[in-house]
Amino acid sequence: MLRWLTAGESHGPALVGTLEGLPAGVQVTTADVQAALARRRLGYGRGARMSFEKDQVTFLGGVRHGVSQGGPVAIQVGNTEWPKWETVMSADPVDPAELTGARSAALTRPRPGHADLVGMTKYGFDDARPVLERASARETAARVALGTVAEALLEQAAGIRLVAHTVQVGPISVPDDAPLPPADATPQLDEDPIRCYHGETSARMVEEIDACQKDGDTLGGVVEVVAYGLPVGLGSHVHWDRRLDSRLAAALMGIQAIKGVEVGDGLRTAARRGSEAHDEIEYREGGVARRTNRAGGVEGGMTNGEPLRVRAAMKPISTVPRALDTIDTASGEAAKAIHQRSDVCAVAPAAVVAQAMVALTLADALVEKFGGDSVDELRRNIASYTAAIPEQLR
Ligand SMILES: Cc1cc2nc3c(=O)[nH]c(=O)nc-3n(C[C@H](O)[C@H](O)[C@H](O)COP(=O)(O)O)c2cc1C
Ligand SMILES: C=C(O[C@@H]1CC(C(=O)O)=C[C@@H](OP(=O)(O)O)[C@H]1O)C(=O)O
Repeated sequence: MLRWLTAGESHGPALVGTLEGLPAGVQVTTADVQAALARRRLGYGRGARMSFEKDQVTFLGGVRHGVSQGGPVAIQVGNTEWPKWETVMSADPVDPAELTGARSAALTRPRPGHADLVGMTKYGFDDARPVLERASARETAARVALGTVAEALLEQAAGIRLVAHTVQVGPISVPDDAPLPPADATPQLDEDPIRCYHGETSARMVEEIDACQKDGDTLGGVVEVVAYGLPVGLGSHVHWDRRLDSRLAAALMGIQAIKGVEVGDGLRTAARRGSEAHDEIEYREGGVARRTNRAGGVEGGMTNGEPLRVRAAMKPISTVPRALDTIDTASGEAAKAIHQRSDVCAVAPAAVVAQAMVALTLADALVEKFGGDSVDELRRNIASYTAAIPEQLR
């Protein structure tokens, strides 16, 4: 079993992620994590903070000379914004006289759609600062760092490759019959600033973001993660919390601003007849094959050997520049919501976060099914399971 946790605030000194249960022998470096974090940082529509903040990656434990040791992996992602926030976010008590300036002022005009108001009520704060600091998607940097390690395990133990792309921004979407990005797809952001892998559609998404920004508004969209090379049988039909689809849905819904998850054609299959909804099975080229992949690679909560396809729908960013109506919890009057710099659209980075969450979930399911304390042992276990599958089921 793999377990993972993160700690840290948006403007604190750093975020930390820990991953427990990782077999020994996974090759992963600081540069690998940096590269994944660089992908998360960018994407058309991101706010000003992304252009000046750097992600400072340090492995604090679990990896030696570029190889996992079998113990918990801990990764720190430093916030270079920290010096500006050292007093406001200090862990130790500070002299109230030092708390001057805009950053110290209590935030009492909660943003509709953000965690501000419910968090203040639930945790007993008269300021939204402590709520938004932890609710912020800055935290996803730690998840992407851990996801890099999970992806390295998947590829090195089983040859599994993941790719994520943007399939919708606001009303602009990639056609349903567009080809999936291949396992080795790596678009440069200057070629495709929204990472949608469909040039003309990407250009229209960029225009939509520009128009939205001009109107002082924000946008959401839909991302898709595809996993290639999965063995048959990750997850299980025998219990609700062992179903892989249930675990993937929880992992994706746990990302800030994700409001819907679809496995395969998901919600879209509800409108079809059975004959148009399922994937007929046949023998082809000496092996078992499905004619289509509407199920998205999961049947009965288990991988069926087809590429896994999962989608996550992101709501528009709630820090709307043309601020929404709210209340001022200090004065008890009507007010306009807090507005600070913010992303206009964060769908492209959400795809990178979704990829990390899918990688962690699949790595957990792989370790659960095949066990093993090292990558070599895991590989041997996969090979012996595969070899034992009867010819007519392969
Ligand atoms: C990659 C990413 C970037 C985000 N950037 C912002 C942002 O700049 N401003 C904002 O208000 N919300 C942003 N969000 C969404 C908020 O974090 C989220 O709406 C908030 O934590 C409340 O959670 P909920 O939307 O799941 O209810 C972002 C989310 C993601 C995944
Ligand atoms: C910092 C990140 O995203 C942040 C997520 C976020 C939110 O409310 O979720 C609000 C913004 O923070 P700030 O108001 O400080 O600019 C984003 O920049 C990041 O992704 O690294």
